[in-house]
Amino acid sequence: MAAREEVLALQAEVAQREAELSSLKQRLAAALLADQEPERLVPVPPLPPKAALSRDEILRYSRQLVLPELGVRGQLRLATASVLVVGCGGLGCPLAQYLASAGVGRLGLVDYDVVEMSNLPRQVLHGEALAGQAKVLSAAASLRRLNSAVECVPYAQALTPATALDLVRRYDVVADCSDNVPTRYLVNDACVLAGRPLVSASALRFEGQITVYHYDGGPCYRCVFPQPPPAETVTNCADGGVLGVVTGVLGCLQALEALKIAAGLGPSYSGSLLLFDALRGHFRCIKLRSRRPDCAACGERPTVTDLQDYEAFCGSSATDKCRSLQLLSPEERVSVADYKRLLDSGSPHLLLDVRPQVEVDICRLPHALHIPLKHLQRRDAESLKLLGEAMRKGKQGAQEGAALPIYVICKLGNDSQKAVKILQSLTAARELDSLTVQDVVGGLMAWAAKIDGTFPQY
Ligand SMILES: Nc1ncnc2c1ncn2[C@@H]1O[C@H](COP(=O)(O)OP(=O)(O)OP(=O)(O)O)[C@@H](O)[C@H]1O
Ligand SMILES: [Zn+2]
Repeated sequence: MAAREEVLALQAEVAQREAELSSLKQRLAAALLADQEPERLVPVPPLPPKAALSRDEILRYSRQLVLPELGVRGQLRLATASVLVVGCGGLGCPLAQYLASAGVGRLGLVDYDVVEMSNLPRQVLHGEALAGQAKVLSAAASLRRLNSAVECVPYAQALTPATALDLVRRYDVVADCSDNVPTRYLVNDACVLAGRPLVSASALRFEGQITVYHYDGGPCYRCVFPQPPPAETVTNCADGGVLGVVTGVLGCLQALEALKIAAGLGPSYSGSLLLFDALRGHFRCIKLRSRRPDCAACGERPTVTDLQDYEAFCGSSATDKCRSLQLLSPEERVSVADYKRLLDSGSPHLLLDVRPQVEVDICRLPHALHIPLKHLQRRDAESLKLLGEAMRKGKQGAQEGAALPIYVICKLGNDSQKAVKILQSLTAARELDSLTVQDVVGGLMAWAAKIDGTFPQY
C-alpha cells in the first residue's frame, strides 16, 4: 500500500474507533445513571440551622467574613441556604463553582446531558477524562473537590412538568442555566407556584443578559414574555456559537445574585435586565415592566395553577439539542448515503454548500460550490451569477437538454431546506434555469457520522 493510502486508511480506522469509544462512553453514562436511580429519589432533609462558624470555616471564609455587608451573619445564612441549578452547562458550571467556593450549604444540580468535548471551552467543571459522563456527576465530583463541606445533590434527569415543582420546593433559590424556551417557562411557573426567587441568565455569541424574576413582588418571566417567540427564530449555542468566557461572566453574575439573595442582601436585578456586549465591552441595565396584574402565572387571577406541557406551548423541544426543521417533502431530500452513491457514480450535479463563510473555513467538501444562505435570501446578484455559471459549467458534462440537479448541503440539514425553497422560488420566477433541487438530510454532520469518519465534527 502506498504511504499516503496507508495514512488515509489508518486515519479512517482511528476515527471509527473514536466513534465507537464515544458511543461506549454514552452507554456507560446511561448505565451509571440507571445505577443511580434509587439514590436520586431519596428526599433530602432540610438543612439544620447553624449557630456558629467553626475555626476552619473562619479561616476558609475569612476574606469574605470581614466584609461588613456579609459578616458572620451572612456566612451562616449561606451555610444553611440551598440553590437549585437547572443546567450544568456554560452558565451552570461557573455559577455552581462560585456558590460552592463561597460556602452555600446545598447545591441541587439538574441536567440530563453527558459531557462532550465541545462543552469544555465553557463548561469549566468538566474535564477531558469525563467526556461521556453525566454532567451532573462530573460537576458534583469537581465541586466536592473544591469544597467538601458543600452538599451536592445530582439529579441526572431532565427537569419536566412532572418533577419541577417537587424539586423547586426543596430549594431556597433557583438559577435557570438552561438553554431553551420551554424550560424557561417551566422553571418560571414552578418558581411562582412554589414561591421561590429565580435568577435567570442567557448567553449567545458575544452577548449575555441576566435578571431576577419573582422576587419580592417583582415581575416573573411570563410578565415580561407572556407569549413564547416563534420556534424558528430561536438560536442555540451549537448553531450561533458562543465564547466561553461570556457564559463565564454571566454565570458569575448569576452566582452573585443568588449569593446576595441567600445571604439576605437582596438582589440587584429584580425588575431590571443587565445586558452585556462582550465585543464592545459594554454593560447596560434596562428597567423591565413591573408585575402584570393579568399575568397568567403571578397575576391576580392566575390561569397557570399547575405545570403544563411547555413543549406544546412553545412549539419546540426542551431536550432535543439539534432542532430539525421539516420544510421539504421526502422527495425533495436525499440521504447522505444516496448522495455518496451519486458522487461515486460520477453523475453530473452541483453540490451547493450554504453555510456561513466562518463554518466553511473550519471544513468543507472540496467539490462544493459555496454560497451562504444569507446571500440567497437577499437574492444577491453576484452570488446568483456565480450559481448560473457553475450550472452552465456542470451541464457541459451532462446530457444535452437535461437539467443539472443541485444538492444543497449545510451543517445539520436545516438551512439547506430553506435554501431549496429559495432556489425553487427563483426557478418559478424564471431567475434560474429549470432545475431539480434537493437537500442533503442531516448535512455535513451526518456526512461525518455516517460516510467519512475523518471529516471534522463541530
Ligand atoms: N429541561 C432541562 N432539564 C435539565 N437540563 C436541561 C434542560 N434544558 C437544558 N438543560 C441543560 O442546560 C445546559 C445548557 O448549557 P449549554 O447550552 O451551555 O450546554 P449544551 O447544551 O451542552 O451546549 P451545546 O449547545 O454547545 O451542545 C445543558 O447542559 C442542557 O443539558
Ligand atoms: Zn408574572
